[in-house]
Amino acid sequence: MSAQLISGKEVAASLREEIKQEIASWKNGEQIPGLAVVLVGDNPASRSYVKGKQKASKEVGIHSELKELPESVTEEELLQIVKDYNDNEDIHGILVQLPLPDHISDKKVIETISPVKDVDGFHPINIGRMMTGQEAFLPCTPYGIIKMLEYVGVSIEGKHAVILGRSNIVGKPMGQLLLNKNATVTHCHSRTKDLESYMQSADILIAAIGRQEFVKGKDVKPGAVVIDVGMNRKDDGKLCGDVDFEEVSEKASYLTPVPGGVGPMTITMLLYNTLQSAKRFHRQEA
Ligand SMILES: Nc1nc(=O)c2c([nH]1)NC[C@@H]1CN(c3ccc(C(=O)N[C@@H](CCC(=O)O)C(=O)O)cc3)C=[N+]21
Repeated sequence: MSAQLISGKEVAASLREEIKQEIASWKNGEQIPGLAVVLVGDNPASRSYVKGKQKASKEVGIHSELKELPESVTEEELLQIVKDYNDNEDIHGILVQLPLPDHISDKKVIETISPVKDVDGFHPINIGRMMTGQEAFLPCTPYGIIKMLEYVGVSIEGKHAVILGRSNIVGKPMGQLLLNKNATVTHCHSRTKDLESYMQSADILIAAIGRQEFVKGKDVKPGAVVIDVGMNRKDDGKLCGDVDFEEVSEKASYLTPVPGGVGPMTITMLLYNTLQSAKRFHRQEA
């Protein structure tokens, strides 16, 4: 068997076109959705992701503003910048690129972002709202994965979804979103015993552990849907996922590539959330 690829690029292009059309149809030019991206320090990977976000914003007609701060910026200064964006009526979404330097608390920064501008969906208020099934900004990577599954018509209800990894930004919210869609969810992590048997029982397998080519062909049930969230940089600079693509493509029914899979969807859902935020803002103003 040879798996069908789920092209994140293609799904992203289709969603971005819808976002672009919707923004273009707005009559009042002042209502352009605004996104503020804050980048601390000069980590090359972070810089390159941020560039991708800027470019994608521009393409759909979102005004995006980049605030670059030196590694030495104090926590207090950063929190003040976030607060200023909270009060800025032209800005509907605020993203502070993670990771932050050790002297700055991620938690404090995330909790300072107004929940109504938290387009990453990282604020505890949005996480709580997501968990209780209320309207919320959903975290971009898991949300993008749900959109990919829907795009290719993979049904989620009643399926056994197995998630490898329990980060706050991918693994944990991924489980919640799949549960909201009536999957039966198993969370696996570094202390899980007999990991292989869980992987082999997955109808939908989400790999988000940050270990290069960790999921092998033998781990995958024939016909399973496999989503690769990995972003590992090989020695030769090439990007590679958490899934052994060659092996797993012989077993899975659907498989996402790296690059060109989950990554472009993450950026797209950021644009989507920013658009939703701008719409909500203007609805309240009207
Ligand atoms: N507050 C915050 N929000 C984030 O959403 C966030 C963050 N911090 N910190 C870093 C991670 C990482 N991230 C990526 C998004 C898209 C690609 C992406 O588009 N990747 C391309 C390849 C890019 C390449 O070749 O380097 C792809 O998979 O095809 C990658 C990584 C968002 N993050």
